[in-house]
This record gives sequence, C-alpha cells and structure tokens, in this order.
Amino acid sequence: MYTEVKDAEGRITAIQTDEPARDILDNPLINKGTAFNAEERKALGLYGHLPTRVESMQSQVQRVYRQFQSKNCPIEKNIFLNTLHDSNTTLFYKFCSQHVDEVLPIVYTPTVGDAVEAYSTDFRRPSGVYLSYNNREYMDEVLSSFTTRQIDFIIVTDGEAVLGIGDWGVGGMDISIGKLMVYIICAGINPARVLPIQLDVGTNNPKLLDDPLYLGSQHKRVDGEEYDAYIEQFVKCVEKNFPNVYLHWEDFGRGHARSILEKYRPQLCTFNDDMQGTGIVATANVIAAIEATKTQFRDHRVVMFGAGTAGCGIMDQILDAFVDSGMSREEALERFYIIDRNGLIVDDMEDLPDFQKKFARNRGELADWEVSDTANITLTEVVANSGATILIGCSTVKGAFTNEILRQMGKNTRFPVIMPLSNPTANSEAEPKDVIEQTEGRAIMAAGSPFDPVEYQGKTYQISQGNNAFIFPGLGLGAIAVKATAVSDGMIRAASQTLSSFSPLHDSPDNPVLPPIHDAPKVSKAVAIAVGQQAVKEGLSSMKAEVDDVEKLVELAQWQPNYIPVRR
Ligand SMILES: NC(=O)c1ccc[n+]([C@@H]2O[C@H](COP(=O)([O-])OP(=O)(O)OC[C@H]3O[C@@H](n4cnc5c(N)ncnc54)[C@H](O)[C@@H]3O)[C@@H](O)[C@H]2O)c1
Ligand SMILES: O=C(O)C[C@H](O)C(=O)O
Ligand SMILES: [Mn+2]
Repeated sequence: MYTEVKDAEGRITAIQTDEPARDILDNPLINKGTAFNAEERKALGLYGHLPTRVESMQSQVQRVYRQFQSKNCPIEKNIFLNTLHDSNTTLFYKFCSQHVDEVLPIVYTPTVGDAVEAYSTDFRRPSGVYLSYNNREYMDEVLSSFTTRQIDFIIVTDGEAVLGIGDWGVGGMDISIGKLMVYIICAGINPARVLPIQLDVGTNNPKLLDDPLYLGSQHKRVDGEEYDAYIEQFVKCVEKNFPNVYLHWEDFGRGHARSILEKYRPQLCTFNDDMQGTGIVATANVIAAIEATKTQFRDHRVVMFGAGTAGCGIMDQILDAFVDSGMSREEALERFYIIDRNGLIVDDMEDLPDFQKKFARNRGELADWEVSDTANITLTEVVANSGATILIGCSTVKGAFTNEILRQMGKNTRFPVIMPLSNPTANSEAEPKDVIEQTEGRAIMAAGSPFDPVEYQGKTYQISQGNNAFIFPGLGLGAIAVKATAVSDGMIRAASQTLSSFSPLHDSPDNPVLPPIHDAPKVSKAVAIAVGQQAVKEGLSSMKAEVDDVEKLVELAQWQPNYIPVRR
C-alpha cells in the first residue's frame, strides 16, 4: 500500500509506503529506478537493489531516448515504451512530454493499430482491467478492488470497431491504454487515477476465432438483449464503485456506440470519443475555415463519406454550428449530404438507421442531377452535382477521394475543405500529397493520422492531424476539474470554439487548419478551462464550494511527470 501526502490545496507532495524494497521497484506508479536518492535508498531498504550511481531524471530520459532510437521499427518502439510505462510511469511521461512529436505516433495512432492487431501474439504481461462476459458474476468484485485509489477516468472499449481496422476483440485493450496515455501526455491527468477497461464479449473476426494464440473469449460476439444487459450491469457497477468518474467510450461498433451514449448520457458524466470528440475537432476546423476564408456558412455544402459513428457524429455537430450561425435547421440540412455503402442517403431508402435518416436527401430535389444509377449515387456524382465545398471521410476506405473528386472540389470553390479522417494511415481516403496537388495547393486539409509535410511548387505544406486527440484530453480535464455531473452540448460547443480559436488559419488561409500536435498540451489546457467554465455556468459542477476560479481548479487537477519524495 502507498498513500499520497497532500498539501492544503490538494497537491501531492510525497508518497508514503510500507511496501518492501522489491515491491517499491515493481510498482510503476512510485518507482524511480536509479533516481532514488541516498536518503530514500536508506529509508526504503533499496541498497543492493540498484546500481550505485544516483541519477537525475534528465539523465534517465537521455538513456530512454537512446534506447528508443535504437529500436528498428514503430512496433518495437511501441513495445519498448509500454514496457517503460509499466516499470516507471513517471519517467515514461517525462520522456513523452519532451518528445511529443516522436512519441504520439508510437503509443497512439497509427502504431497502436498494429499493436491491437498483434495483441495476442505480442502479449507479454496483462495491463488494464479485463471484464469478460463469461465471468460477469465477478464484475463487481473486480471493479471494487480498484476503489482503494481515487479513479477519475475510465476508458472502455469492446474492441468491435477499432480505428478503421475493425473487430479485434480483446486486443482493443491497447486502444484504451493508448487513449489514456494521450490524456496524460496532453492534459496532465494523474496516471494513478485512470482505468483502461476492455469488455470482452467475444469477436466476429474469423482470424481471431481461428487463432490458437487468441487471448480473448473465442466465440462470436454476444449481442442483442444480452449485450444491452451486460452494458447496463457495467454502468451500474461503475456508478456504484466510482460515483464521480468520467466514463469515456471508445471504438464501439456502429450498432452500439450511439445507443449506449444516448441511453447513459442523462445519468452520468459520459462521452463517446468517436462521435463527440471527432465531431468537435471537425467542427472546429470547419468554423476556422469559414471564418478565415471570409465566407458565410450558407455558402457551403458539406459532404460526408462514411455515415457511421464518427461520420454522423461529426455531421450532427456541424449542423449545430450551421444553426448557430443563424440558419434554420431545415435550411442547414439542405446543405448536407451523407454517403454510405449504397451511395448517397436518400429518403426513399429502406431501413435507414435514425442517425442517418435526418440527413437523408429528398428524392425529388435530385431530379435534375446527372447520375448513372439513381439507386446508388456515387461520391463523385455528389461532389459534382452538389457543388460541395467541404468533404469529409470517415469510411475506412483508402483512396476513396480520387484525383477526379479532389480536382472537382478545387473547381467547386477557391478554398475547398478536405478532411480524410479515417485511421490508421493506410485507411486514409486520400494522400495529403494528392489533396495539395489536385487542388493546386488551395485545399484547407486535415487527415486523421500523422503525415509528413508535402512539398508543392517550392512551398512546404504542414499536414494538420485532425484527430480527436486534440480535444478529448482537455474536455475530460475540464469536466473532472469542476466535478461535472454531465458532458453537455454546451461543454462540447465550448470545446469546439476554443480549438477553433487556436487555428493558424486565422493568420492566413495558407496556414494549416490546426496547430502542430506538439501544441496539444497548450490547447488542452485552454479547452479544459472553457469546458469547466461552461459546466459551472450550466450548474453542472458538483463542487461543494462555489467555483470562481476554474483555471486554478484545472491547474490543481493536473499532474506533472516529476519525481516526488518517497518515504516510509
Ligand atoms: N480522425 C479521428 O479523430 C477519427 C475519429 C473517429 C473515427 N475515425 C475514423 O473514421 C473511420 C470510421 O470509424 P467509425 O467509428 O465511424 O466506424 P463505423 O463503422 O461506425 O462507420 C464507417 C462507415 O463507413 C461506411 N462504409 C464502409 N465502406 C464504405 C464504402 N465503400 N462506401 C461508403 N461508405 C462505406 C460503413 O457502412 C459505416 O457506416 C475509421 O477509419 C476511424 O479510424 C477517425
Ligand atoms: O484513435 C484515433 O486515432 C482516432 C479515433 O478515435 C479513431 O477511432 O480513429
Ligand atoms: Mn476511436
């Protein structure tokens, strides 16, 4: 056992532990390795367990960097960093905070996708909390065992729709872990107060069902009423054991993501990253682009390719932004087009899910469109006939934005907004190089995964990473700083407007739409303050005392990757 010693304002000033020496070194949350000083070595009985030299943290970081560079490929680097995380968490985050650009693509998208796929083959040691449907009677016992520490954040996945790579069952654990790392790197969430959870309800991935090394439940996914009852059991258990927790849902399948959020949003502080997080980032980019190009919302036509969880989540928020600009909902919807596997969504199509229905186009309005098959109107035809000015991809379909489509976007408007958001890199609807070349460098673009800059006609174009990583850390930090009881639409709007205000486009339409990803910590803090203030304004803060200084609360909620004294 160890306890955090805090000052009057709640800052952690020391760690007190009664663990034996070996257990201290094996506890990643308090271990400092070679940085334990002479006094600590003596008090904790660490002599003999460590080489003689007492190192500074910076010297440890230098060694980590050398080891990191010596790894030959991204997945080896990912394994190396996860091993460091699991042995000395503070050092891991110190290293990450000093090398954000190099580290994020390794612990997060795109490499985390490779780690998810290789989960069972590369497995070394368990990390996070596994809740198996088949052992559901133990759920409460498992979760209650974590109540000895304060838990502020839970990230949960069932691994059904990981990034754009599909169903990876128990391997989804790595996306929960990767997202938590982003929370900590970008917003300074305390790593002792987070729980990554994988709900193992089986998998429909035939490769995993046949793989003798697969580590999850090797049967088809539990679905329907049984699935819903399991989620209900989970939420109840979370509420009971962690009453003030912020519950983040990640990479659930299209059939569950939205219904879970809608059901539980009124009752607890909860958030779906794929729907809401991605929506905030895409909307912030759209707002920044419209402001920077000095156009009006009503001048724009928005096309979404891939009308699933993320696609429709984004369109919902862009719709709100259009309405906020002074249009009626009907006027705004006339400017929206969504496309899925059967082409443009039109109101006479059968069995449309509710989340698509509201964006369905009226068949009669398409009478003068030039199309080859009215039952399946293609993206190329929509872009040409609608005069699209904003094109977004959440389809997982590599290369879906063909050169013809990109050129047409460049013809439709002077500054087309083009966002191929599908992850990981190999699923991107377009290569940034093609987007820049085919629009003669005029496109305002963001991709989901990181891409290298593009050279075009003597100019270097930085490619913005339009990833929800820009928003979920700050949104979560703001919510927990003021102990919010819900994540409201107002808090979501505040997040989007704040991110938009950071857009370098405000200085020139030639600039990237988003700041560089290494600015995510700065952006996250500003987002947290705006979100916290909005929660207070809406009466959603459950703080006992009246809140007047949200910035201070945000700072107090932040953890820094610095060693603090460990004592008996
Ligand atoms: N950049 C980000 O921050 C971010 C955030 C969330 C999701 N995403 C990406 O968005 C993609 C979709 O994720 P999701 O969670 O919405 O998945 P999803 O399964 O809910 O949605 C994908 C949609 O694309 C449709 N689709 C598939 N093939 C198609 C085709 N050939 N033509 C037209 N539509 C097609 C599917 O029917 C589905 O409706 C993934 O690649 C994911 O990585 C990116
Ligand atoms: O995980 C990411 O990189 C973003 C997003 O949540 C996704 O599912 O692609
Ligand atoms: Mn996701």
